[in-house]
Amino acid sequence: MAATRYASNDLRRQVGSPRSKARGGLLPLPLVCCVHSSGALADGHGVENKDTLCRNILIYGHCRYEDQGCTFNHDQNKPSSPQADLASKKAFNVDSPAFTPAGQQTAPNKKTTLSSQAANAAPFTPRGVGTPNQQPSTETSMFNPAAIREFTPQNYDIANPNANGGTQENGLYSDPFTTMGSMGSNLPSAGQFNMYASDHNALAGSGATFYPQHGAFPAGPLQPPNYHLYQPFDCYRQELQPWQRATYDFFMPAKMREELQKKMFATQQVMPNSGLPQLEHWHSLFPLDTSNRKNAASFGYPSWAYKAQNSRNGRHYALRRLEGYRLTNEKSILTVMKEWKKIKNANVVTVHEAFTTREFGDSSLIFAYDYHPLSKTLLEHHLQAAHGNRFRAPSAVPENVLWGYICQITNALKAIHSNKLAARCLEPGKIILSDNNRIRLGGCSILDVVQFESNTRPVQELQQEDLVKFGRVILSVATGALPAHLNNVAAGLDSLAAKYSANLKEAVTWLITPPSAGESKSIENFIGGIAAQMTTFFDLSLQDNDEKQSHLARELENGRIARNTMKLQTIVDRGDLGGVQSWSETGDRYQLKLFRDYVFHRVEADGKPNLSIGHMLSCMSKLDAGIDEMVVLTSRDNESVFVLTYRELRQMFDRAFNELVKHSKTGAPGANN
Ligand SMILES: Nc1ncnc2c1ncn2[C@@H]1O[C@H](COP(=O)(O)OP(=O)(O)OP(=O)(O)O)[C@@H](O)[C@H]1O
Repeated sequence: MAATRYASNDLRRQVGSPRSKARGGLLPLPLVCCVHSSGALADGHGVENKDTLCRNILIYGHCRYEDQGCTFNHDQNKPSSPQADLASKKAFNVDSPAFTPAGQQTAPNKKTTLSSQAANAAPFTPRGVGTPNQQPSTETSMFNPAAIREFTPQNYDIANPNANGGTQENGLYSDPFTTMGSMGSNLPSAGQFNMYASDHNALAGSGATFYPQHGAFPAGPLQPPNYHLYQPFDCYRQELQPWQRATYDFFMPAKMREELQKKMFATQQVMPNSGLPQLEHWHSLFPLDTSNRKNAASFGYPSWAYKAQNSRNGRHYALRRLEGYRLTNEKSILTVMKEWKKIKNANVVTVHEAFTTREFGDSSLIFAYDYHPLSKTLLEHHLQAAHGNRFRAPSAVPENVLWGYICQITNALKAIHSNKLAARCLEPGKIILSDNNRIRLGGCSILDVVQFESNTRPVQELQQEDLVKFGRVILSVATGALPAHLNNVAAGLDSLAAKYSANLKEAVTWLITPPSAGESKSIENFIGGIAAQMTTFFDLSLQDNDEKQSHLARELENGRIARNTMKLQTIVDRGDLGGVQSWSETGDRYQLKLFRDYVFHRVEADGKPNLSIGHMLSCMSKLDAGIDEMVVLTSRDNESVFVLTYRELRQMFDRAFNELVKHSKTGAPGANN
């Protein structure tokens, strides 16, 4: 076959040479002229070939020179003479006379000198043209546009890169993900994989259980995303000016970060000399009360709130202590907690357990609730400041905020009432407010324990009372009057008309007005009445959720970068390792160090530091994906220059880090969590 190819090429070179020379020898001779061999008339041989079928007809179906002097037969139906037949069977050979149309200057008829190999060459048939039943060419290495199929994105089979045409190791660009073949083949058919797992094979087994297959999504093959791009979701980009985009684009909004940091700080806050005791499995108690005043109004006992850490699970909780409470019936805690633990609602502070203790020097009853850092009660937020400042009139709470509270308390009561319980402790001092007007009912379940034996009222009656208390809470916040001062309810309701819509006044009036005899109201009735406001609130809440989701996606990208940055820092400038002196200054590690310089220590031509965060993120993303892009690394003294691909750097990076892991006691960081 090689001989055939050689002969064919040789033939083309030989035949094409006169024309090529005429054009400076750069362009290949158009084969049509070469093949068309009917120039007998023009070159003066004067041989009539009416019996020989014209080659142009054979090849193209028509001949441009039919009317310009071509003497060959142009009628395919006309039977050709045996000689002509023989000639046509020869297809293309050295004896074919050259044709040049009349009027065109002809080169002197040179006698061709062909090797015997060339003479025996297989007939040339142009690709992509000619008869449809052509045999496929064996010359696969030849450039053949006709054979190149257009790229159509199809099911990309990560498990079989060969099937995806991704095996061109020496190609200009080969997809870094084709190298994940071994990984992909070990993955479950659902194809989920963890980009960050160093050992994908080990992960493969657990992949199926870790990412349970979702019924809604078919177990089809995956198309890996471009991980070398820093690309969180595109939605919810803030409308920032170009000069503001630089860093804010990559991180969560500054306000949100600040709030979260403050909350984390509050959660970790301790008071070493607080004098507070350590309870059985609770430590680091931190007082949450803002005043030392003993107030028994809510529960019948003075109550105190603390933040504490649970030594069993390390989590923080809010403990509420009822001072001087003596438990008479053990069953009360068990029964009440069993019922209240069922309430999982976004607007109710979840209660976890209740117990008694003598650690405070008295007999105390303690309830452990979820801790919501930096929350304030509605009383503190809306009523106390105004109350304390006699020179400033309380500012009206906006109506949409009030509707937000109404919708949230309704949601809480719906959950509580449908579990055949009553909130009971429904007052501005026991509703906590965290960010964004988010409220939760705190202090639920306490009165059920404390009045376990003394309470004889049916739960339906307590639920009716909840609705009235609910109305009073809203009226109190709306009018700015402390609940204790809310004696003239009718006057308070009338004052609402001046500031708020008739709908709001109607809703509060409905809640506060006790049902007429024989009639009962329910939270479901109320939901029907405020359906429009509930829908608006639901929509706002979904929008808020979407926005947070987009911030989360951005942080995911940052997590990817942070992880690799930390790994890189464990390698570079480490010094010795496992008896190898200057481990981090030699071999792969040296190049990684230069890469670190290239990413983070870039300088401008004038020596000024270049702090482009985009450059850093893009380089670290490319390292993460290990793409084939080249990078030039120069030593600080400019003595050495390395030209490497990110793929090679990634391999060095993994090798160096794995070496570190081998020498470490704990294994890969994050492997256990
Ligand atoms: N689950 C909780 N998570 C975080 N903070 C809470 C929680 N429950 C209450 N707090 C906070 O603890 C502080 C004290 O709460 P508490 O209910 O004792 O208020 P209070 O006004 O001191 O009431 P009282 O005068 O009846 O004791 C408030 O600032 C409140 O926001």
